[in-house]
Amino acid sequence: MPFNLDNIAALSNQHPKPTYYQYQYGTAGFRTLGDRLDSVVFRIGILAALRSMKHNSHAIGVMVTASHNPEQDNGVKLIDPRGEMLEASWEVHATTIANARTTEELVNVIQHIIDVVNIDTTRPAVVIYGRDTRPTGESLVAALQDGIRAAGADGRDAGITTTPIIHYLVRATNSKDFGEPTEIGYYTKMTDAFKKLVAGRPKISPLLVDCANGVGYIAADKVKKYLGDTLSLILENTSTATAGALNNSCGADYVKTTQRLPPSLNGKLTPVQRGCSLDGDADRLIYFYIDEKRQFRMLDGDKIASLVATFIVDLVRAAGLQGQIKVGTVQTAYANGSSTKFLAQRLPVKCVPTGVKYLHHAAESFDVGVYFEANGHGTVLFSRNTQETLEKHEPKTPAQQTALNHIINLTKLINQTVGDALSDMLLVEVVLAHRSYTGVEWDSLYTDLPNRLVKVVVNDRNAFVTTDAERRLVSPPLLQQRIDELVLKYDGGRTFVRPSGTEDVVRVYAEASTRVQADDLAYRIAGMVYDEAGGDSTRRTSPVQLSHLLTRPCHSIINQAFDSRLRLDRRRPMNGDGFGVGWYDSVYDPELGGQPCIFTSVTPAWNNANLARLAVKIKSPLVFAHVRATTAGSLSLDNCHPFAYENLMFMHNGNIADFHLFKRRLQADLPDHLFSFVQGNTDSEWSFALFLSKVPDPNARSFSPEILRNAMLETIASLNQYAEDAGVTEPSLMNFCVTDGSSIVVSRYISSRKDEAASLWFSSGTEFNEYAEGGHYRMSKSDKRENIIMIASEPLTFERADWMEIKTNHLVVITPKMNLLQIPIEDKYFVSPSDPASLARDTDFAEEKGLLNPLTRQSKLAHDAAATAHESPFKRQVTAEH
Ligand SMILES: CC(=O)N[C@H]1[C@@H](OP(=O)(O)O)O[C@H](CO)[C@@H](O)[C@@H]1O
Repeated sequence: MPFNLDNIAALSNQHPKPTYYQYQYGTAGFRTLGDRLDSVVFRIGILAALRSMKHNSHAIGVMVTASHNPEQDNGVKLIDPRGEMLEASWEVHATTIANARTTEELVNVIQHIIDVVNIDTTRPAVVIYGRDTRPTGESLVAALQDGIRAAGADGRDAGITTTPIIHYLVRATNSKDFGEPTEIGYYTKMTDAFKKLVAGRPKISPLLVDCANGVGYIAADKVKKYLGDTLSLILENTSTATAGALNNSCGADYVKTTQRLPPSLNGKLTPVQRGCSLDGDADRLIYFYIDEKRQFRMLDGDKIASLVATFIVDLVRAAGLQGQIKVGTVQTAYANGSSTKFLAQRLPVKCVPTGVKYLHHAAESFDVGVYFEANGHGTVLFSRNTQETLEKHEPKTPAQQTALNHIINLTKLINQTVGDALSDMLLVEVVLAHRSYTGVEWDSLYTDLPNRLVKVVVNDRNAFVTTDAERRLVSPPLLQQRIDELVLKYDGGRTFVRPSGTEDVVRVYAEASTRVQADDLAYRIAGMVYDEAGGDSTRRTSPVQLSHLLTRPCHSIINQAFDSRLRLDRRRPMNGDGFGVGWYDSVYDPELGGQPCIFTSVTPAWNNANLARLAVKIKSPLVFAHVRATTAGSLSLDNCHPFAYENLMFMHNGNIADFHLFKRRLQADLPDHLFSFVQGNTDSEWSFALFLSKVPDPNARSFSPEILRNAMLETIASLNQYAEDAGVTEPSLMNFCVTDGSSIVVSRYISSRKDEAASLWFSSGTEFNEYAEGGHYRMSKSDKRENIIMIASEPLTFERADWMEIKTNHLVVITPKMNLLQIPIEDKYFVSPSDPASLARDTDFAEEKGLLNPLTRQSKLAHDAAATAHESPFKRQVTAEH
């Protein structure tokens, strides 16, 4: 049917825009929860048709995918006639059309675009579209088809397929000499070139491919058949139909962000065997292997760029084309500093803002442009001139002829429209075969600088404005200056702050010559960013059933207290000194108030039937739990942690040395109402009273993280002063934990420069769930979000690699928006983590008190990520869930 605004209006009424959402065409098109996108996708169908009319009826592509994001998300992006990302000026039209509130407004917006861009709507239009395996994809494609039909365009359904294939189909449809415009044409072109490139080389060993349980599996399975026995692919994570499996603890983004092997590949990847992960729409690729010491080693986009670019430089030289073909690389600020150094010594390197369109564009300025984001998205572009040079070149020797053939075959193997994980994978395999490299040799091209990526949720990420390819901030004012001053203190330090283009967060990246320094730098900068623009949100976290934390996991703080496999503190036969659990309501009820509910008992936790009954019926967004081994104070309900005062809740792990020597003085310093608030006789509860005296108004309904943080620092300082004045020489162990139900402040602290504090760990992820019967729980990270944060005196799951140690004499602040900030406590007992003396802290003292697990420490020092089955029975646990 011809283009007609009445048709559009009629069909638009079936795809109304939800009132509350504002959509934005960002770095990767539109991306949000899949069930919010119906109207957007319908309208994108229309916009694609208009774009095709504008471009002489050349085909336009539409891909429905949310790539590496969780399964419930979805997205849609447009592909331009040459297979490239949508031109920037049309991104604005896409955003405008998506946000038209009514059908009438939509019709006006469309008419406006037609007028402004000058589109001849009598021209035919062609739209090629596809989707990934997400469950919401089917209905979204139906909406897209309505949009295409409404605009009178010819829609061509490529079915369930990968993003790079849609890019290829668009380009091949529009440029007949590019290749046959079918999936078969694509696979044949790519695999034929691969076979020619590896002909005569020794047989390639099998490659394990993690397909992220997505459409990459469908594509990889086809490629596998075309490859025959030239390369054997072992496909893993192939469950495309299993609900919730897509990108869940697997895939390229999981590997890159967690720097870990997907747990599903444990035992499947043999030492030194090559493995790689695709993402949910197969446009990203990350390689990895396990070395002989069983260490996981990642080979990311930077390593791929380094391998490929230097190979092409050598081929160009071998073909006698140096001087005629200039090879260059393009990176973003996220590229590891070592990779930039490695590449810059060999060829030109450009740095551009994050987002493939910037990399692609910059790569076009080279004769051969190699571009990869560190996250594994990239490709190689051969310019038109280069293609002509290759065709015309007359080699002088057989060796030159061979090299020339190789380059020509590379131009066919590589998907030059956009990064394709599968074509990139074959490219890597070609180079490894030619270089006779295993993963080990490839890895040794350079050593990655340790780095850390942290995200900070702020009130308004648009307050952060960058320059110099996002490497420097121009706003907020003066923040960059403070960053510059700080980074100077770190050996090999580099850091930058930028607003994300795909999530409502600000990202902080830091690298330095040691892991400790990189972490320290990242968290300090994240703290600065938060202080600058954090704000206070009243957003509540989403609740978790208490049983998932307390009673069901076999290694929960309660169960391990009696499980001898898990126990380390053998000073007493068993820990039966009572326990306590404190939690906040999921929904604020003015009648109930905002105070936590506390349940304590002096009987052992594991046979408390009431606890088991309560735990299955209560959900809470924030839980404190404590198992007590008496260090001070008698066995009584009054002495069980956590303690609460109005909305504040508090626990302590450790002990205040020679407390009796200054208890009276501390009491004297308290106002009457806080003196009489204390019910028990523990150093911990008196410390809480002291803390309350440092808070401006302990009866307030909520507290900013800064208020809690300052009160905690003052409490520690006062306790130190009392001890010093009383002539106490033994260090005090002050791991305190406080919350108002929204923010949490935890200290890992010892009043000593030479001893190690009681241990403290944290783990964060998107879900904490049972992966095997019998209470085997683990934290999973299906994406970069942090829905759950756990803080505990020892790792609470057997996946030791999921846990990061909080450094001695640091505070951890979890803000209401789930930012996790680590802040040094810089008093006279502070030794900077970058000072080698910090590693020399003596563990004997805390170990003697049963508050540090020597096995944990040893395994950490040996960098052994394997789980140990030893955990101390003396625990604190903080859980907050979004
Ligand atoms: C640090 C990082 O990985 N950033 C990603 C991410 O962008 P942000 O703007 O950082 O949200 O998504 C982009 C689109 O997929 C990708 O191009 C980019 O590399």
